[in-house]
Amino acid sequence: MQVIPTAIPDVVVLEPEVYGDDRGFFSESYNRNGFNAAIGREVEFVQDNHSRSARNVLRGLHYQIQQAQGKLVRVVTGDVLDVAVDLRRSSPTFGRWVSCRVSADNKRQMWVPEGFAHGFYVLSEFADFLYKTTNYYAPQHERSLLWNDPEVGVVWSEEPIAPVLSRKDREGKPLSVAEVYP
Ligand SMILES: Cc1cn([C@H]2C[C@H](O)[C@@H](COP(=O)(O)OP(=O)(O)O[C@H]3O[C@H](C)C(=O)[C@H](O)[C@H]3O)O2)c(=O)[nH]c1=O
Repeated sequence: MQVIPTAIPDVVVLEPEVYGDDRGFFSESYNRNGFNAAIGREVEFVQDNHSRSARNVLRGLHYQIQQAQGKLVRVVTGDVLDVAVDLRRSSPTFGRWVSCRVSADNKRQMWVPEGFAHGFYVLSEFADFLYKTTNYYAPQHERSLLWNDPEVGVVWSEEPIAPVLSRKDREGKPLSVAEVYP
């Protein structure tokens, strides 16, 4: 497995080994020992999620202010831009974001630790987005950071976008007033 650093040290991109042959391919999409070694800590996942979204859908930027979730994300159909925003006030990269194209073709995965807001934008006709979380869903603690907050300045696409958003995401809070982590 290749481990690709990002501009935010705790966020890494993983490229699992892919074994192709005349039948297709095989790849270990998750290996506990390999993953823990790659990120340098022991992590236990408690939930697997799967969402399907059409082109131009943007889901995010979400986080749980209590019971924070680490997320290991991948795409099995389609292509997305995956984004993580550092919401740890004590972090030297507080308010900074990183992104990675995650697709069925590149088989990349992004590790988004606890303390980050997370979201993705769909670049293909549709995308099947699968991810593991280190804590259970807790809607009472769920918060949305505004996807287009100019203070954060996430670049979702080369051209301006008018994404399909849930009401929760249309009403996301800018960083200046959002609840953040210590
Ligand atoms: C996240 C979640 C949702 N749900 C239910 C709640 C709603 O009835 C329905 C859709 O939920 P929501 O609109 O919050 O789904 P997303 O917009 O994909 O939310 C996710 O989007 C971004 C990408 C994230 O990183 C988070 O994991 C998560 O917030 O699924 C559950 O039952 N369990 C869950 O873990």
